[in-house]
Amino acid sequence: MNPHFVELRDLKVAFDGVTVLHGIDLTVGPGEALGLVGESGCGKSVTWLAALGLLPGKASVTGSVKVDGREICGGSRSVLEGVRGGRIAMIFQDPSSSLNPVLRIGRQITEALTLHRGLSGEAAKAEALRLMDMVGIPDARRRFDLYSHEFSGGQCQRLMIAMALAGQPDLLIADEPTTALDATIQAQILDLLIQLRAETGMATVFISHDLGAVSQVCDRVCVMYAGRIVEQGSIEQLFSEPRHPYTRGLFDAIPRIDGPRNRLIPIPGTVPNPKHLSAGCAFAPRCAHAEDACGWQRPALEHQDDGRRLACFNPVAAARSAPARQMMLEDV
Ligand SMILES: Nc1ncnc2c1ncn2[C@@H]1O[C@H](COP(=O)(O)OP(=O)(O)OP(=O)(O)O)[C@@H](O)[C@H]1O
Repeated sequence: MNPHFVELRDLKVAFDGVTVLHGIDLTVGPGEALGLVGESGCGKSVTWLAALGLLPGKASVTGSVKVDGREICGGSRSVLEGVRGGRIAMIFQDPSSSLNPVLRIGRQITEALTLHRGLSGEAAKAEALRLMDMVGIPDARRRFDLYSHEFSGGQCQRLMIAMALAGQPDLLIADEPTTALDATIQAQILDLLIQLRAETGMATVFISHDLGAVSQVCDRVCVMYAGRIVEQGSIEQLFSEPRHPYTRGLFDAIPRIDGPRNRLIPIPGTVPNPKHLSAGCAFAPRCAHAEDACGWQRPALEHQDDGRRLACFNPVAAARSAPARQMMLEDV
């Protein structure tokens, strides 16, 4: 079996001549759950929209995207459509933008089953009901003929997941799937993603601002900043000992209700405009660890002895103290 179900190499994206993704290298193994975190505008969504050929025509995409060893970057529409929804499915933050408001829910799921698995008639209906049941829609048979507005926000997200599962994907990309939901429903959707991965063995890419959610769902995490990966490692590595000052900053900015009131330390400044990036590290203007060289030289993303990848000339050296580390893992 191919060790990498998906392999992105030097993936670059530009819009109208402005580069927003600067050569992403990452892999997702079969059945693995990979988290992608970073502030808004860092390129998390664009990475996967580019990989799946879903960016608008004005986007220039270069590099390599291999799915099960087969190159799909720049592939024909039929190649990309074969991958999307079949081998790889993607769900988004706002299910209402993906569900068709004038088509009954059951019909939308059976259409996905016809498209991806050639099922029709009673077989498609039976499978659609099974999927609705699997994602936790109560009384699926009675609700099969309802429209999306007759379901709650959390149920619409469950229905989106059911549609995504229709093609029996090897990889589900969940782009901020819980951001629009309230806290209890968020927790239920996270549980569902964990349960579905365990039941089906599909890999998951989980894109989120929420480090706590990422730690629950994922095995490995990539931290992105200004269109680049700045640190990548196992959940345990990055949570117990973040080395990139940006990763550390993301952790320090998590509000904690049981911590001291002054514990929350927001990262100063804002994500840079991709039009105005310097030759140095993009995080340097916000970084308390920055040295002179960081302003004009960019650190490469390099493998470290402990297996993580890191792009920083002056990383956070000290490990967190054991109690602080324990608190962090308990809090999220
Ligand atoms: N269709 C587009 N046209 C022009 N620029 C775009 C387009 N889509 C994304 N961008 C730009 O690409 C960069 C990366 O955006 P992206 O949506 O990937 O960020 P993100 O990390 O997913 O943020 P968020 O968490 O807010 O979704 C941003 O600077 C954004 O403005």
